[in-house]
Amino acid sequence: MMKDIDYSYEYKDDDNKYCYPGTNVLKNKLSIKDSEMLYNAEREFSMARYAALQVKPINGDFSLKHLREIHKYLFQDVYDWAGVLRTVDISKGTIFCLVQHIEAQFEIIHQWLKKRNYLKDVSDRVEMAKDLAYVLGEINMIHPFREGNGRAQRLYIEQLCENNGRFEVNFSFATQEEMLKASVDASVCNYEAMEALFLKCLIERN
Ligand SMILES: Nc1ncnc2c1ncn2[C@@H]1O[C@H](COP(=O)(O)OP(=O)(O)OP(=O)(O)O)[C@@H](O)[C@H]1O
Repeated sequence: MMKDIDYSYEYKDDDNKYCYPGTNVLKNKLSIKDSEMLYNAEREFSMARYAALQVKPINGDFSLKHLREIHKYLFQDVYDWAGVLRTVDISKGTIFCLVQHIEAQFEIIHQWLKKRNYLKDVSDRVEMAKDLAYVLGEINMIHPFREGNGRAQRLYIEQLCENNGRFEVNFSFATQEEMLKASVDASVCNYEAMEALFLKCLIERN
C-alpha cells in the first residue's frame, strides 16, 4: 500500500521563469495558457516524436549529451528548453538531484555503463533486468529536465536494449503506478520493484 504523498512537483521561487506569470503553466511554443490543454498537446506532440525515435533512434554514447538529444527531439515542438538541463531544483515528495550536481551524477552512471560495455554483453534476462533497474532508478533520481524526464529516460533505456540486441523493453506492460512505486523505492536504493517491473517488460528477441 503506497503512502499518501503529494507527488506534484514543488519548486523554488526561481521556477517562475519557466511559467507564465501568476500561473503554473509552463511557457510553451504553442502559446497555450491552460494547463490541461498544454498537458494534452504536449502528450500528443511528444507521442508522435517518441514513435519516430522508436523507428529511427538517435545514435549516441549514452552520456548526458545523448539523453539531452533524446529530450530535445521529443519536446522540440513544445518547449524552447527541450534538451536543456533544468536550472531549478525540484521535488515530488522525493528531492531530485540538485541542479549543480546533475552533470557529475549523470557521469557516474555513464561511467558505470561504459565499464559494463553499455550492457552489450549481457545475455541473461534477470541480469539485464537488474542492471536496467539500477540505471533507470538512478537516472530518474537525477531528473535532468524541468519536465519530460519519464519519457526521455524510457527511450534511453529502450535504446540500451536495442544496443544489446537480445532484448526489447515494452513499458506498456507496466502500469504508471508500478513505475511510480518502483521509482520511489529506487530513490532510497531499493531496486526490487524496478527489477520486477523490468522482468515484466523485458522481452527476449527471437
Ligand atoms: N516521488 C517520486 N520519486 C521518484 N520518482 C518519481 C516520483 N514521482 C514521479 N516519479 C517518476 O518521475 C517520472 C516522471 O517524470 P516527469 O514528470 O518529468 O516525466 P514525464 O515524461 O513528463 O512523465 P511520465 O513519465 O508520466 O510520462 C516517472 O518515471 C515517475 O515514476
